[in-house]
Amino acid sequence: MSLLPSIKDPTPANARKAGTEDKPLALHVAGLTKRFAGVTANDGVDFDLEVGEIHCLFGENGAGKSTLSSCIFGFCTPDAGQIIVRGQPVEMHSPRDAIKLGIGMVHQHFVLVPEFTVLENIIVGTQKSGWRLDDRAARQKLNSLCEAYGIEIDLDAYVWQLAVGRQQWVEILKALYLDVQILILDEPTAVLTPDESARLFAIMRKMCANGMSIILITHKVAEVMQSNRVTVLRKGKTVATVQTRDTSPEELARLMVGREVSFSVNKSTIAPGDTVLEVSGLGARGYWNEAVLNQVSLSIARHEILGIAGVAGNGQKELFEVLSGVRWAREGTIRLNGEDVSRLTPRAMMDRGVGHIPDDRFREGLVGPFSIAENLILGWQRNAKYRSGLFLDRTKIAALSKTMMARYQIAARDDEVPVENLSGGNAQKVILAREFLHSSGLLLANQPTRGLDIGVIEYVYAQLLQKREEGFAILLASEELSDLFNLADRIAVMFKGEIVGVVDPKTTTVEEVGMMMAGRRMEAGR
Ligand SMILES: Nc1ncnc2c1ncn2[C@@H]1O[C@H](COP(=O)(O)OP(=O)(O)OP(=O)(O)O)[C@@H](O)[C@H]1O
Repeated sequence: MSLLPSIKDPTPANARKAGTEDKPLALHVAGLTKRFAGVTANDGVDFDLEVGEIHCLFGENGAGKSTLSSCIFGFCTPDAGQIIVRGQPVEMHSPRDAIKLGIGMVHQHFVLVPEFTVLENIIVGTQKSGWRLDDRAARQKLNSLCEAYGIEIDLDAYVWQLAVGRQQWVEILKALYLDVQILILDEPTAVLTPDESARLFAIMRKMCANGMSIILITHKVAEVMQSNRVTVLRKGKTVATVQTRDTSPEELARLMVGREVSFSVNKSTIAPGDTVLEVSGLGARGYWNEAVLNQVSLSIARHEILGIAGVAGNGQKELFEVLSGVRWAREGTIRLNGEDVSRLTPRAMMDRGVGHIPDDRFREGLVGPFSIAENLILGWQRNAKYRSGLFLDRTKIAALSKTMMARYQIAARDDEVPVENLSGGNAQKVILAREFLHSSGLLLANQPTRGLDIGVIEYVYAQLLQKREEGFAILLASEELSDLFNLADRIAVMFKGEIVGVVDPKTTTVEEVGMMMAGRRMEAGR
């Protein structure tokens, strides 16, 4: 018997579960509950997905979006509730079962083999027999899919050669190749430029027009507004499902956090003070000896936020690494409050009050198996304020983590939970809490709002502006241009390792910055 029953003639008993004649359901989830030791991640969740719709899952960090999609994709087995695919109750024990049912998922962290080509990554594991990959039929099918959907990708390029944004197209192409009918996309635009995000939405609409259904997990209200319907989750429960044409960003934010969220940013007019950071002629090379930073010069004063705009991979990461002491520059100098710190270690930079929020939170910002409490003092464990004689003062550390977990709304059973069990957003909050707490003077914030929900972004904005008031100099890189336009006093745009211009956000448009991100030079000015 086929596991994929026809959606055209649901039996009367399954009429609701399979939708109505004009709006058939691709998927129906009823009363789904999933618990992890002490945490109820999903608590009786109801969710419907119509055929041909883009349906957003929207909710705060830790609301249960990833858990719900993991259950739908067979990663987790629910403790209670039912999953009905095209009118048929199903039980899934692994993603393999989900794929057989026509369900695919593109994760935030891609599962591609860097040493394989695009084509090999797509067809590996799908070959019926034999040890040799027969790629002719696959190549033909992929070429016609690329043409039909307007996806431009070299099937023979190695995945390691592709930028992260392009790797996502490989995952999407793989889902199309596998003929999935329900596709779950987890925060897909986090690695895309504004232009690529618009392309992705156009492709998603085409997929839906061809009868596919898409579940889109996102924190971005603007993306939710482009979908057909949205289900809001809060603390593991379904709060509401609404048609996006009948709602507004304000209502969605209120539904998500359970209170009014302010979209306006109160930034005071404050004159910059003394120069804190002075960088001149910085140059650095990458793994293949290619120039990753070229003649980068910038300065940041007290009470000032310098924004860094740029498409991922244009030197922002390397700039932050050099400034925090993780990587040494080949050329140029870095002065912190007048002192030459060009050759200092990360430890020495931390001792000088430099806080660093790295963009890759799990690899660079946290130690996965360590608890929340331990990560909150990571790097500061030798500091006298956390010690009692030779040992760590557990009582003091517990008091600190209690305060921080409440202030940053870190959703976890307690501070003993290993950070590797936290959702992405909650993990990011642990880093922010630690770096905001321990820095003084200079804050290097690379993608601080990545993966955060609106309620917490509001809090992070307030924190950054508060630090600015206090006299901090802040270097803020973000792929969200709204972060830079809301917070920065000046915006420097990076392209191919160089600063192609420094602009005033009050007199520059998003489009102009977008053009500079693509390499167009603008006169530097302050
Ligand atoms: N494997 C796990 N072990 C323990 N707790 C978990 C596990 N996976 C998720 N949780 C907890 O379940 C809750 C829901 O997490 P989930 O990742 O589903 O939220 P989310 O809405 O996707 O969050 P985010 O937007 O931050 O990614 C959180 O409190 C999280 O800490």
